[in-house]
Amino acid sequence: MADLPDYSQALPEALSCCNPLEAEHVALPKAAARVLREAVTADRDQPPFDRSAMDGFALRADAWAAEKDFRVVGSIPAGGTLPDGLELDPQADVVRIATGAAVPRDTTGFDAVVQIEKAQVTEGDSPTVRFTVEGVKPGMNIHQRGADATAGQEIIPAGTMLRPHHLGIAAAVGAGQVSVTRKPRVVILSSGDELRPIDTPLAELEPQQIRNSNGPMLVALLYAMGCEVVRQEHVVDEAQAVTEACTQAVADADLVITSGGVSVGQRDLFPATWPTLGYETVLHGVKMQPGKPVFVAKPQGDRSAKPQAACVIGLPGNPVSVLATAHLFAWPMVRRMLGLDPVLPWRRVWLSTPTKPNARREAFRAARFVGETREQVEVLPWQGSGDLSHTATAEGWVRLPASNTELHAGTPLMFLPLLGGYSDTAAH
Ligand SMILES: Nc1nc2c(c(=O)[nH]1)N[C@H]1C(S)=C(S)[C@@H](COP(=O)(O)OP(=O)(O)OC[C@H]3O[C@@H](n4cnc5c(N)ncnc54)[C@H](O)[C@@H]3O)O[C@H]1N2
Ligand code: MOO
Repeated sequence: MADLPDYSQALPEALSCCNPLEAEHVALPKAAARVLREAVTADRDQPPFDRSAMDGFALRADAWAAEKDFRVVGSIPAGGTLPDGLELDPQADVVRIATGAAVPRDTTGFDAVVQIEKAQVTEGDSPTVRFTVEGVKPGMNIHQRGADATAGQEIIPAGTMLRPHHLGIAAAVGAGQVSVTRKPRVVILSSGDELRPIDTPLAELEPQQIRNSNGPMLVALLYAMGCEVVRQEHVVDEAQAVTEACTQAVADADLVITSGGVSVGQRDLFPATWPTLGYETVLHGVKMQPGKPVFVAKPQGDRSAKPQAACVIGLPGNPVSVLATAHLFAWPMVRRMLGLDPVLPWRRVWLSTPTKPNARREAFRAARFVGETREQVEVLPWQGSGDLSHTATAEGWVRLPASNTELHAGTPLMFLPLLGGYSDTAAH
């Protein structure tokens, strides 16, 4: 154990195995949660015209005077203009205008809008209006052309993970297609002859057999990270079968994730198989709990000669170890493949109740917030890494340094939120 790296040392090693994938063009509505590779620029000023911010009347600010009646000579709906050939006297006339309509500053000199609530209209064949305002200033209730962005300006930088508001920004400037990183293709291999499919009826399950809980959890985690799961496959604990499954997996994937079979048991076949397939072990064992036997491998030789060759992560089979190592290793690796900064969104929180760490290994523990400020966390009672039920109410992981001493309430800790759901998982 003394020779094993700790998590901070191991993570850069794991990250050295993967490179950003190439970009592809996708239609904007399909670009949510993808990573932008080419900046989006404004094709015209935003707003593209001097825009009325109110339903009201457009006028010249310097034409206004208290108790002065103006003639209402036209109306501009949003998306509309004044009729061609309309002649008006900007000192005596005003036009109705809708929120979102273009103020015809160039043709009329109108440079202000008074909202409808401050207008007393006298209807009739020749309607008039008087404004009950203290004064009218140029620019009043007008959102000026180019105030938000000017034509040619970069408005979404490359490297941005596109959220819904980015789709709105891109749509406004006509970016119907955007350049984004290709989704990493992932093959998930589970191992363990004790495993049965999740729909195995209870009556057909031997007491020593268990259901494959890591499979669906990993599929959902990989989708939440932004990957495409090519397949999830179960491999029997037999050398030839493992070799064949691994060979096919690297041919079909950018990232191969295995579950189980990475410790030192007779049937833990993955660590010995990868070197026979031209893979170099980068990491096998980290001084952490859970997840100690985690395994990472990359293609042997010059990585730059085959930058897109698949890399491999072996997650220790205990389900809590899978959940932890998927967050702590697979997620940053996927972020690098997506062209994102691999640093995870750790934040500082404070312990709400005394907690015992692991004496020899840095411990990662499922935790949940207490109180309303979401600054204090309670560590869920540790049940070992074999059973997931105790994580049901977890909201994230905390990092507990190895220590013989109990951590007191109020101790500052780092907290990593659990990955969330992603709607595409429904398709699998
Ligand atoms: N002699 C030693 N034994 C073990 C060590 C060690 O250092 N020396 N490390 C232990 C630690 S820590 C872990 S974690 C496990 C990881 O072992 P493997 O990655 O080889 O995993 P398996 O042995 O295949 O499985 C472990 C455990 O998890 C269950 N499992 C596996 N896959 C699934 C699945 N898809 N769904 C649900 N449960 C699964 C499996 O049945 C086992 O109970 O090794 C320790 N041993
Ligand atoms: O590291 Mo193992 O994951 O403690 O159970």
